[in-house]
Amino acid sequence: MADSAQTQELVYLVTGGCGFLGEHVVRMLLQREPRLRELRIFDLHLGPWLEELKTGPVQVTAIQGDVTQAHEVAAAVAGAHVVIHTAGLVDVFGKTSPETIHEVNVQGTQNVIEACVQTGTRFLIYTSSMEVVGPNIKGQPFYRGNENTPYEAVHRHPYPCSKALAERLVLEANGREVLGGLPLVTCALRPTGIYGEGHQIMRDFYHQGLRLGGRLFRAIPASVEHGRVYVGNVAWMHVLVARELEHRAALMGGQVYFCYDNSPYKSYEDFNMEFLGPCGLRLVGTRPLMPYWLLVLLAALNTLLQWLLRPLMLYAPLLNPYTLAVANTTFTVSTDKARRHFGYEPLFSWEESRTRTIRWVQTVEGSA
Ligand SMILES: NC(=O)C1=CN([C@@H]2O[C@H](COP(=O)(O)OP(=O)(O)OC[C@H]3O[C@@H](n4cnc5c(N)ncnc54)[C@H](O)[C@@H]3O)[C@@H](O)[C@H]2O)C=CC1
Ligand SMILES: C[C@@H](CO)CCC[C@@H](C)[C@H]1CC[C@H]2[C@@H]3[C@H](O)CC4=CC(=O)CC[C@]4(C)[C@H]3CC[C@]12C
Repeated sequence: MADSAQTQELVYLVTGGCGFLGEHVVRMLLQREPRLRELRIFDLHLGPWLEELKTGPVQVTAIQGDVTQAHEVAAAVAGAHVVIHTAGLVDVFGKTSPETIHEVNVQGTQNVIEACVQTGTRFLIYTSSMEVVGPNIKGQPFYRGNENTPYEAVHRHPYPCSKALAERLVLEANGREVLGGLPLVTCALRPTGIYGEGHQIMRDFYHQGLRLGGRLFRAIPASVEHGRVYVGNVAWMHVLVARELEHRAALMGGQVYFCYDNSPYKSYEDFNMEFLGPCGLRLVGTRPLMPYWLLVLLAALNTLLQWLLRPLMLYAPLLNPYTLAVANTTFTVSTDKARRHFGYEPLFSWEESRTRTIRWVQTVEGSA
């Protein structure tokens, strides 16, 4: 990469570049990586917004492709200096089969690694998830932990299982020889729950609140802390890692980093109200309005209904035993590993992240 860096001729590939996080990574790269010559955006579904990017100084190449197809991935990776692999199936609601989740998240990641090795790409950044660690099936709290905090990471759900397997593949690939004889340098970023412009679940909660006459009903105790991070800061961390990976390969190669910023520690619902409140919604109840056993029962009922209705329709509500367990288990991080290793500081303050997200929810309202 050294020669290219001197002549400002870097080629980056972002897989999943049209997703919620991917779009922010793409826009951040165009704003904050002056050494870019070409930015390739690889996704199953290409967004119309890509067109507006094609008029700038950086060559933007949109590639419609599937990470499960090794030849498509190899063609996209060939000649890239850095790959940021954010593509994935984010499904904790039972919309897709466990086999498909595995194929996209695990086999897709293996395809990306092999493509780097075969074509000589040396730097690979993988978007992992806090879910790789927890919450685990025992519902044990992870309270302001860091990358070294001991925690029993045991999963059964297909999504965290697939992210954990894929992350392991990426970390184990660090040091593999790529075409040309140099070593592959990899690392994995583990965002907590991401929020910000484009967040589908926030949109769902907003619409649910509007349907319920401007109210949402508290289901989770306010004392349960859920880690959240602003999408702009997650994107920024990806850009910084990509920039620093070459010069700090010995330190950063094969490492994992939680993605964090200064967003406050709150329950999932109270945190959402930071944005939904100023948009006119109210969270009813200082304590959960339903006993926990009833929520567990409803979640189990939803699973049964999903199974019964599957031949007729897709029934995939937000509440199921897995999402209830995640929302109801404290999982927050407190770490400075990214600052120590590559000088990360959040680009957006909490106030700015909040303002930007509120502004976005207001536009959702306008378009609803
Ligand atoms: N949303 C969140 O709170 C968190 C997300 N993550 C991870 O961040 C990454 C991005 O997630 P989001 O932006 O939230 O999801 P998203 O669903 O908005 O974006 C994923 C993108 O990957 C693309 N994709 C899916 N299957 C593909 C395939 N077979 N081939 C090519 N592209 C494919 C989708 O079209 C989509 O554009 C994922 O890897 C996810 O596991 C990690 C932590 C938290
Ligand atoms: C019990 C309900 C009452 O209102 C609330 C249900 C909320 C859930 C849908 C969400 C609570 C926590 C979320 C997950 C969490 O932020 C961590 C995640 C990381 C990822 O890598 C993917 C998304 C997710 C699993 C996220 C999904 C939605 C929740 C379970």
